[in-house]
Amino acid sequence: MSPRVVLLFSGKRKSGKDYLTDHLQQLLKDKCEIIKISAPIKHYWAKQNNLNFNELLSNSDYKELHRLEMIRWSDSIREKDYGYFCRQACKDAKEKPIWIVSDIRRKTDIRWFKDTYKDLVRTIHIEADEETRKSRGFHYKDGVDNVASECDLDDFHDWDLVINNGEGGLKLQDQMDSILALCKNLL
Ligand SMILES: Nc1ncnc2c1ncn2[C@@H]1O[C@H](COP(=O)(O)OP(=O)(O)OP(=O)(O)O)[C@@H](O)[C@H]1O
Repeated sequence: MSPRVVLLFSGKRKSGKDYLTDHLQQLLKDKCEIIKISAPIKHYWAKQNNLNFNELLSNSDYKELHRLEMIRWSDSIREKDYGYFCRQACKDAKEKPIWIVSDIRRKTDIRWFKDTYKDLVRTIHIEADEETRKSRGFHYKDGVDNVASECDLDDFHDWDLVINNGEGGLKLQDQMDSILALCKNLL
């Protein structure tokens, strides 16, 4: 069974991608599967460098320590095949009606999903003001925050939904409702 809807989530560091997609998963339970494009990247990186995969996947300082090098290495693979990690992440995903991709970072990620899953795809952009992101642990880092993995979607505006998850944003329940409304005609 292929998914009936594929939700693509993007947003800057500490905008709340994991927070919102984890809550969505709690609502949708076994109807959904969370997919992380970064999972195959972290898997290979951990294997190659003898690191702990689960530590890399979780929201830890460990991840931040290796982020820069993982970006450089994964970019070298993407140059040859932009869909490589998207394809890999989907190959490992369970068969569920709703797929939640929680870490879209590039226009080519969106292109790959739209080419592959066509009109099942919905794009959601999470925004949060810098003060709020800082209060969640964001510190600007050269080579991370000013490169493609963080900035490529700055000039993409064709979102199906934009969610303010910072100052003045909607309550969690309303944020969830706006996401579920996107799936309505597809389930
Ligand atoms: N609406 C919110 N209310 C309270 N806390 C939040 C909210 N959104 C996010 N957070 C908290 O902010 C921190 C960062 O959020 P999260 O890890 O989801 O960001 P992210 O976009 O996935 O970041 P990264 O790109 O670095 O992985 C987490 O501790 C999370 O629990």
